[in-house]
Order: sequence, then structure tokens, then C-alpha cells
Amino acid sequence: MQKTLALVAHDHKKADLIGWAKQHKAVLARHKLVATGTTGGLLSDALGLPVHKFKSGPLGGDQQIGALIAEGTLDALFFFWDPLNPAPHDPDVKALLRLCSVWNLPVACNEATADLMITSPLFEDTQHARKLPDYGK
Ligand SMILES: O=C(CO)COP(=O)(O)O
Repeated sequence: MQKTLALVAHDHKKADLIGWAKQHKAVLARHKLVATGTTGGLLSDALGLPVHKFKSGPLGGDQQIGALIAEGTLDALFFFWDPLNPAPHDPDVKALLRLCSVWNLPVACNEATADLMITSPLFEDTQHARKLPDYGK
């Protein structure tokens, strides 16, 4: 079953994400890819795959991806965020990561975790559905 996957990287992490995505292109190619603006442009160039581009992170792209999570239309997030440099939109970054926990969404924040997540037998197991929290609404 095709999933919708979001890929996002801060500037100092973009090269890592592109390298990682090239390594896992065969899996990524089976799914719908979305990304924040600059990351998405780099990814589609590097992979030769269609990537839906939202706004750049500082202009609201993280929030657009957060909206997908709240609406229940995102299946996983690969977010190589930068722990060493301040971002002007840090509240948006925190909000995006918070929603991953609110909605029990698989999120990989570094390459080691991204490797484990995308190679997990559960990743493309059609019998496996993540547990969706019930907030009674
Ligand atoms: O800032 C980002 C995520 O917080 C990423 O945005 P860009 O992909 O547009 O650089």
C-alpha cells in the first residue's frame, strides 16, 4: 500500500538527507513523497522522482506538514533537523515534532533512525497499521 512520506532537512543536514534518500530510492519510489520547499526541490532533482513541495520551512512548510498529520493523511516523517544552529522558525519545528507524538506518527530525526525505520519489516507491511490515539473527538 502506498504511503505518504514527508522528508525535511535543515540547511546543514540537506546533504545528509539527499545521500540517505539516494540510498533508499527504491523504497521511496513506491510511495508518495512530500517535502518542505527547498528540501523538496533538491530531492526531486537528486532522485528524479516526483516530490510535492510545500512552502519553505521558515515560510510555513513545517506547519503545512503538521496539518497533514492532524488530518490523518501522513504516514511517516523523516526530519533531519539541525541541533547545532538556531532556526528562526523553531516554534514551528517544535510544533511539528509535537504533533508526531500527539498522533503516534513514526518520525526519524537522524540518519541512524531513518535507516532503521525504512528497513523495518513493518514499514511496508500491509497488515500493520500504527495505533491511532483516540482523543474522543
Ligand atoms: O526549515 C525547514 C524545516 O524546518 C526546511 O525547509 P526547506 O526545505 O525549505 O529548507
